[in-house]
Amino acid sequence: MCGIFGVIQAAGAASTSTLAISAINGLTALQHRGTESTGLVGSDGVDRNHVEILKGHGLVRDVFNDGNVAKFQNSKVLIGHNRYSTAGKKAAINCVQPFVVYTAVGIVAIAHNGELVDAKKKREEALHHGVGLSTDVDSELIAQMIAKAIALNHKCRRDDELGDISKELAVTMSAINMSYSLIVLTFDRIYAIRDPFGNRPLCVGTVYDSTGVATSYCASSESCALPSNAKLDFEVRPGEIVELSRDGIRSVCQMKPQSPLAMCIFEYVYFARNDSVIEGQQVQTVREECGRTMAEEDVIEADLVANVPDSSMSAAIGYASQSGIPYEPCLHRNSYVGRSFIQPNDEMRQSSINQKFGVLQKKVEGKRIILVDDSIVRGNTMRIIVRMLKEAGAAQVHLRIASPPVRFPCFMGINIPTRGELLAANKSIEEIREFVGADSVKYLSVDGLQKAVQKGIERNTTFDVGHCTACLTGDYPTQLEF
Ligand SMILES: O=P(O)(O)OC[C@H]1O[C@H](OP(=O)(O)OP(=O)(O)O)[C@H](O)[C@@H]1O
Ligand SMILES: NC(=O)CC[C@H](N)C(=O)O
Ligand code: SF4
Ligand SMILES: [Mg+2]
Repeated sequence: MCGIFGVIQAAGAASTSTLAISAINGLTALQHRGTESTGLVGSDGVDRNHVEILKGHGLVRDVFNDGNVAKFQNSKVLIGHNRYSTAGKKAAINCVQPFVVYTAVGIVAIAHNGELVDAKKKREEALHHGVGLSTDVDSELIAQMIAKAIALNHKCRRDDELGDISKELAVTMSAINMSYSLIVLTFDRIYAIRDPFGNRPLCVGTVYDSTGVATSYCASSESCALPSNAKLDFEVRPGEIVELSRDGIRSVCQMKPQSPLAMCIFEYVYFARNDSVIEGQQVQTVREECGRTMAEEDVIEADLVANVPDSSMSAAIGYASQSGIPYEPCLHRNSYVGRSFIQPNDEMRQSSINQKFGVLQKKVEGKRIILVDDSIVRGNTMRIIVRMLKEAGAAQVHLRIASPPVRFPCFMGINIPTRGELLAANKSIEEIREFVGADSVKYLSVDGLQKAVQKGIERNTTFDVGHCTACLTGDYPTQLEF
C-alpha cells in the first residue's frame, strides 16, 4: 500500500504557513496505508537546487512536531509518504520515502505507492549503465530513471521551463511495468501518475477559502485525505500523468490507453478507508454490498452477527441486514493500537493483535455468533479472536469472510511475497476451521466479490472496468519477471 500526498500553493494565495500542516494532516489521514516510516519534502517554488526534508521511523505524529515542521514555513510545494515496505530494508533510514535526487534540471523527489514487478531486471539494467543506487528499494530506481531521462533530454529544454519534466516522466513511466501510483515534486510543480493498469488509487482535489477562491491543489492516495474545504476534482485515470502547478490541475497525457485494467481488489476489501471514494463509489458502500452478497450466498442460523474491528464492520452490517440476524458488536478494539496486518513482521503483527481486542463478555455468553471479517490472510487475527470468544463463553463461532481465500502471493504493493505465509495456500477450508478453532468457515466467492465491487461503478466510454484478483485466483495482470 503506502500512502502518498502532495500539495502546492495556488497562485495568489496568501500565506504558506498552513501548507505543511495540510501535508501532515493528509499523511495522518493516510496513516492506515503505512505505519513504518514517514517523510515530507518541501520546495519554496523558486530555488530548484534546494528542498527541505524531514523523515523518520514511526507514525506521522511521532516524526513531525511544531518545532521541526517550522523548517517548511516557506515551502510552497510539498510531497509526503507513509511507508508499508514491500521491497528493500525495512528498518533502514535511507529507505524512507520520498526519494530525493539531484538532476540536470534541479531536485526531483518521488513518493511511490506500489511495487515494480520488473524491479530486478530494471535494477540490473540501471547498474550496468553506470547508475549508482544507494538502496535496494524499487522506488529509488524510479527516481534514478527519471534523472537519467532528464539528462538525456537536457539539450532540448528551454531554460524557463526547468520544472516541467512531463516528457521525461512519460518516457520513463511508460517503460516501467506495474505497479505504481506516484507523486513527483520538482521545484515548482507536482505530478500525479498512475500506472496504466490503475493498480493503486490516486486522486486530485482543489482547496478553497471561504470566498470560493482556490488556495491550493492536492494529490492523494485516497480522497479521505483531502482537506475538509477541498473538492475532489477527479481520480487520476489509469496511465494518466496529471500536473499540479500554481495555476491549477491539468491532465498532461495518457500512457498506454489500451492496457487491461487491474485495480487492486484488496483496496476495497481491506486497505482503503471507508470514507474514501474509489472508482466513483464510496468504499464503505462496497463493503456493505460484500456482506449482503455473502449472506445471499450462504446463511446459517445464529443469535447475532458480530465483526472483527475495524475494517469488517460494513460487511457485517451488510450481512446482518440481508440475513435478518441482528448486528451486535462483541469485541472492543483499543484505538491506540494500529492495524496489525501492515506491521513489518509476524512478531509485531501478533503482539499488536494480542493488545488490540477485548471481549464484551455479556454479549457473547451462550450465543451462536456469526463472526465477520474482511479477510483471513496469515490467520493471525482469527486464531486469537476465536479463542477469546470461546473462552468468554460463546456457544458457537461461525466465521464468514467477506473476501475469497488468499492463496497466491502479491508482487504489486502488498507484503505477502510467498505462498508459505498464506493460510489458505496451505490448508483446506476444513483445516482452516480446525486451525482457528471455529465451528464453521465460509468465504465470499470470487464472483460475488467482483459483482459487489463493480455494481456501483459508472461505466463510461473511455475506460473499461477491471480488477486485479491475483492473490485470490492466481491470475496475474502482467507477466512476472524475477
Ligand atoms: O489473517 P491475518 O493475517 O491476521 O490478516 C487479516 C486481518 O488483518 C486485517 O486487520 P488489521 O488489524 O490489520 O486492520 P483493521 O483494524 O483495519 O481491521 C484484516 O482486516 C483482518 O482482520
Ligand atoms: N507498499 C508500497 O507501496 C511500498 C512502496 C515501495 N515498494 C517500498 O517498499 O517502499
Ligand atoms: S494480488 Fe491481490 S493484493 Fe496484490 S494487487 Fe492483486 S488484488 Fe491487490
Ligand atoms: Mg481487521
